[in-house]
Amino acid sequence: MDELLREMEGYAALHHVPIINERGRQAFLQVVQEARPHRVLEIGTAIGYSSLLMAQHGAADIDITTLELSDERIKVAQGYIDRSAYADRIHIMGGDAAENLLKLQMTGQKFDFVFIDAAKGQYVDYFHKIQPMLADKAVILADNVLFRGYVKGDVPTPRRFKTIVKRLREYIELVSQPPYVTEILENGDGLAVTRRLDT
Ligand SMILES: C[S@@+](CC[C@H](N)C(=O)[O-])C[C@H]1O[C@@H](n2cnc3c(N)ncnc32)[C@H](O)[C@@H]1O
Repeated sequence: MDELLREMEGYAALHHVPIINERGRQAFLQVVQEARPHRVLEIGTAIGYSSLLMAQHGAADIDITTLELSDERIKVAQGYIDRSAYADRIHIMGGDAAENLLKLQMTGQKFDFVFIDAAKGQYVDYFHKIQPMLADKAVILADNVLFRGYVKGDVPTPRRFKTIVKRLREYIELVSQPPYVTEILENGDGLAVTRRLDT
C-alpha cells in the first residue's frame, strides 16, 4: 500500500493533480484515525489518494462513496483503487458533485464522515446538501478553507481569488454556528473539522 501511495504522489506531482499536501496530510490522518469512520462520503476524488488513505486508516468495514467530475481522473483513480486492497470498498460516482449529492439524498444513506475537497466556491452548497445525510456524531472535514492565507488575517486578496475567499469565509461562518462547532487546523491549506453539538 505504501508503495502504491508513493507512486500516486509521484503521479500527482508530475501531472499537477492537487492531492492533499504533505503538511495537511498528518492533520488529516489524525482526524481519520480518531474518527475511525465506517461510512464515508468524499467530494473530490482526484486520483483516489485521500480515498485510499481513509480506507487504510478508517474502520475495518469502511465503505467510501467518492464524487469526481473529471473522466480522466476517474479512470486514473479507478486504476489505483483496483490495485489496492480496497477495490470493493471505494465507489466512485462520476459527474457534478452538486447533482450527485441530490441523487445520494434520494437513497436515504447516512454517512459518519464527510471529506469536502472539490470546488472551493461550492462548499456552502455542498454542506447544505450533505446535512440530511449526516449520521449522529458525524465529522465533516473541509480542506483548503484558509486558501493560501487569504481567508483569515490581513493579507490582501488578489482580485481573481476574491469570490473564492468570500465563499470560504461564508463556509467557516456557517459551520461555526450551532448546532455545529468547528476547529480549523492550520497545517497545510487549512482543514476545517466540524461536528454537531447535539449528537
Ligand atoms: C483537490 S482535488 C481532490 C484531491 C483528493 N481529495 C485528494 O486529496 O487526494 C479536487 C477534485 O475535485 C474535482 N472537482 C472539481 N469540481 C467538481 C465538481 N463540481 N464535481 C465533482 N468533482 C469536482 C476536481 O476535478 C479535482 O479532481
